Amino acid sequence: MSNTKQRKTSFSLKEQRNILRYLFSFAKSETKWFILSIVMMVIASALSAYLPIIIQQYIDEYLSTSSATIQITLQVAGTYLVLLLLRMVIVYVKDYTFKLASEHTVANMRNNLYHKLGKLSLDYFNKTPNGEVVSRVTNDTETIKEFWNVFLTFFDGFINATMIAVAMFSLSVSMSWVFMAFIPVIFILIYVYQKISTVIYRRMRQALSKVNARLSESTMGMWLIQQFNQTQRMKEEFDEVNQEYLVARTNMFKMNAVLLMPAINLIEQIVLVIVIWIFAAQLLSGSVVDIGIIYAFTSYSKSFFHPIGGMLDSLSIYQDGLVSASRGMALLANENTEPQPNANAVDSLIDGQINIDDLYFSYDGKNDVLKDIDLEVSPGEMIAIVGHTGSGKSTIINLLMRFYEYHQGLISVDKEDIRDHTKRSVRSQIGLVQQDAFMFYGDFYDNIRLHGNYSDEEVREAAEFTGADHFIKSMEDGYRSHISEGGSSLSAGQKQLINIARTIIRNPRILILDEATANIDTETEQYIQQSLEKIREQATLIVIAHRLSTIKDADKIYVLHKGRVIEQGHHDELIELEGTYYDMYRLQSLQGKV
Ligand SMILES: Nc1ncnc2c1ncn2[C@@H]1O[C@H](COP(=O)(O)OP(=O)(O)OP(=O)(O)O)[C@@H](O)[C@H]1O
Repeated sequence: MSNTKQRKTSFSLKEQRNILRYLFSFAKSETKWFILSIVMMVIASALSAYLPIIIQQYIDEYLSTSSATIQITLQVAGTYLVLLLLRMVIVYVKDYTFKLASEHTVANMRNNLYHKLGKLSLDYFNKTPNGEVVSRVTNDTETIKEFWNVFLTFFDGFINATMIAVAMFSLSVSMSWVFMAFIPVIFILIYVYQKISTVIYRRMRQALSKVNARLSESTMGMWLIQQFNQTQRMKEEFDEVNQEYLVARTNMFKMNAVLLMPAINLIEQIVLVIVIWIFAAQLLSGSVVDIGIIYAFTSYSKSFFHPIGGMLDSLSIYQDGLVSASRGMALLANENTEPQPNANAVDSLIDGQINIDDLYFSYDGKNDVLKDIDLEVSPGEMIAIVGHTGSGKSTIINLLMRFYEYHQGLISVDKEDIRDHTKRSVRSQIGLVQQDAFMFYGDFYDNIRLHGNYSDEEVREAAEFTGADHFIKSMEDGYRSHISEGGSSLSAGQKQLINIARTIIRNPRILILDEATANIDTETEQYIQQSLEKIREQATLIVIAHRLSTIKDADKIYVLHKGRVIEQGHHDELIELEGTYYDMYRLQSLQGKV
């Protein structure tokens, strides 16, 4: 369960800078919208700071001097209302442009991540749980979207506080210092909040990833869970991690209930009391105090500190955003990409000659799975690779298909290094049929055509060739029948027939069958064998099969044992040799399989 392992959740300033740079790199195309949003933010904040001044001036110039007339009052009220409405529109434009720009930015990011996934080596997908890969592109980018809102809150809070500070200083310098005196307190609060929230949010994230891991494990292995009566155990284990998550979330609420708005409200009220107390003291000492200024400062006490509460709240999202963004960065920087052709590689028509010389290969860089492999297939020949489970048969195919890179030995196609052929050349002319066939969401046409440029007629011919035509036609909607993703509505054998059809239709120069007929009944298999005879006339065939009856006629059979070729030759030669092949064949004869 690699997704529950401890992950980096705190970052140095330098790392934070790098992560922010990474995030901003996706926002470049949206710069104009972000700038527009910031301009709107500045205007909205200026209006917020100016509105109390209108009331203050009305009170001090007209009300306290008893010179207010209906006309003046209406004028002031009208101006106030218009500016209020203007601010509303500006805030709308600000929020809209910012959200739009951040949605586009995150969509850019999702595209980049998805694009990168297409370039990664199969090794990455073998090592990374499915749920984690999906999370990178969906959950993490959603968190990053929230993260952009943090910027909005921070900018907003900062610009707002600056504007109000300017307005306050223009009204009363001494009173403004009362507000300023509380700024260090706010910084201490932010510091304490960040310290505590980092720990609490880290626990919360860890608990959540355990919940996700349990969930994805149990949904993927549900048939096993039910078969082995593990439902109760899984329920108990899920309850446990779910409880852990609940406790972590409760701790977060407790912390926020104390440290977020209540703390800010307390500061607000203290400042308000001090402001009123200072004004009262000035009045009592006989100084003249403008009532309008008292009004302005009491209303500023709320609008100055309130957005700071919002900033505190977003600190936790900031942490989450950093974690998500750092994972995205790591994925984009992952160098474990699929094998690349040489720089001078060309598209070329392949004849079908394959040579493998002194090939060694290891998946983990330590243990060789293939050792000193030599193999040769001439155009139009059929060779077979046999051997016990785990002997390395599929690994040879993985290298031939360029799913993994090898570093010792040589694989050549038509006597040229396979890396001198483009990937498109190799993959379009070497067809591979494996035992596990994946079906895509769509109908039979879609699944056989796989976006290739083939007519319906050609699709049907390919299906007839493999015998899939019989069962497809018997379905209610024939070739237009809907296939669910993964092909759960089809039997394993039916999926294999479709898989063979989708390979055959591409008319490959080299056809590789890796246990391709393992799930197919004997009658259909014989039918396919006959069809393959036809292919032998046009293509080179490499067959991996446990059932030796299917490969008896091969031009050459390679017997693999623990990654080495230990025997090779015709069926009759290998029988005569009385070695491993002979033993395997004898055993299958006794079982009636050959
Ligand atoms: N993706 C992988 N990562 C690491 N090791 C792997 C991977 N795939 C296969 N192996 C290991 O490589 C060895 C050869 O596996 P391979 O699949 O080539 O055997 P095989 O002869 O095709 O077996 P089978 O007949 O069961 O299909 C095995 O020990 C296997 O555990």
